[in-house]
Amino acid sequence: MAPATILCVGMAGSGKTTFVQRLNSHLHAKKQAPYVINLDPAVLKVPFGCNIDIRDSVKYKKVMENYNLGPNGAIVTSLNLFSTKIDQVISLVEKKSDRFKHCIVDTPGQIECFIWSASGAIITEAFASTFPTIIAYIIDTPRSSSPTTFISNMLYACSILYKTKLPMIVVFNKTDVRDSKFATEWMTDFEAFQDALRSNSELNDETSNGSGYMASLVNSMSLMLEEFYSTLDVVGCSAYTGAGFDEFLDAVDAKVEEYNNFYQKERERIIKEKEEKEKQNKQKQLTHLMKDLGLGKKEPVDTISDAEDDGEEEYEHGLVEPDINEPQREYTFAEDRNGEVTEENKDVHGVYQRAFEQGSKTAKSDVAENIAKYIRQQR
Ligand SMILES: Nc1nc2c(ncn2[C@@H]2O[C@H](COP(=O)(O)OP(=O)(O)OP(=O)(O)O)[C@@H](O)[C@H]2O)c(=O)[nH]1
Repeated sequence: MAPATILCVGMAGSGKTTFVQRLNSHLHAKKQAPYVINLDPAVLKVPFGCNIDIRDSVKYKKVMENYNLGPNGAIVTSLNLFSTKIDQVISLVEKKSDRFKHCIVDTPGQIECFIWSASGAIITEAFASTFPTIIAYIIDTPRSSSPTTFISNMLYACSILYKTKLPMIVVFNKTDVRDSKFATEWMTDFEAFQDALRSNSELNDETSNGSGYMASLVNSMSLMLEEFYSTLDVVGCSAYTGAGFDEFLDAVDAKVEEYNNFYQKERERIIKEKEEKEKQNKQKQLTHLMKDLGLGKKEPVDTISDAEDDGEEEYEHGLVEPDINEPQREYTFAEDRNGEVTEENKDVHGVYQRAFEQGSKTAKSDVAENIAKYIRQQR
């Protein structure tokens, strides 16, 4: 059976690295050693033994110096460089996939560097198209105990779910500091969240916030997120004490099943649809080319832009229908170029006409005819 890939993402300081470390030791204790990958190029010390480390391929400090980048730019560039080798990474994991049940991936501290970057999407996609892949969204529980930070975190989780289209487990970490019961209650009982919102002094303190805009925004967002909560699995755990990790592994098993039954089919459908669209696009372009070369059923046309400009389509390309009621435009040339016909430019039209005929003779009869011949041979 293909191993489940767990992509650990979360805001800076939410405890991703400590979580991966604990999950790794928890699985080792169960004699189910996982395959571990570190994708954080900026981390100084990785507190767990990993099978693949981005720092072996990309030197973060060198990237900063060589490309003259700041910390976040360097993380994105390091990921970009690493993503060019992702096929090798996947084949390494695949080669050993019969020896482990879980592949755990730690991601960079700055969540946006991974989730919203092109390389992050390439890496996620590479895993998701090879193994059942799950997102573990790690949340700092004590820091999410106010309705505002809670909703902001949930909104982020929601956008990640819809962007990656992968099953997600929301992990309320650091439960040794604050129990996550309040969060699960807020997610299942709308009234409980409303009560918390009403009694939150920060949101209701009109003198500090100046208005009730924030409270009203949080209220609307909580309504919108209700549907999203139903698609999630929520687990409370502590990377320090190890509490909640068995529940997390149960949730992973459930999500793998969900991935196989639903997400995989959905992904395949989307990929097929995309391929079909690309095929149609190619066909459309070829038809235009044929029309341009006078091989189609329609009247032969002179230029590619003419070929595209048939009928309604031209308005889609930003061209506007001439308004017949509009008065003739005045010249907007500078005064010394008022558009008058002089002795020198009298025959300009004739010159252009001859040049065009000459050009089209060579361009069309030689080059275009050769292309047409080539296409006929290909059919
Ligand atoms: N009390 C408590 N602290 C924790 C727990 N997990 C992590 N921490 C602390 O939270 C801080 C951040 O933990 P990291 O594991 O470095 O978090 P991270 O998300 O990987 O951080 P970056 O990658 O730097 O963004 C550290 O000081 C950890 O010791 C936990 O379960 N309980």
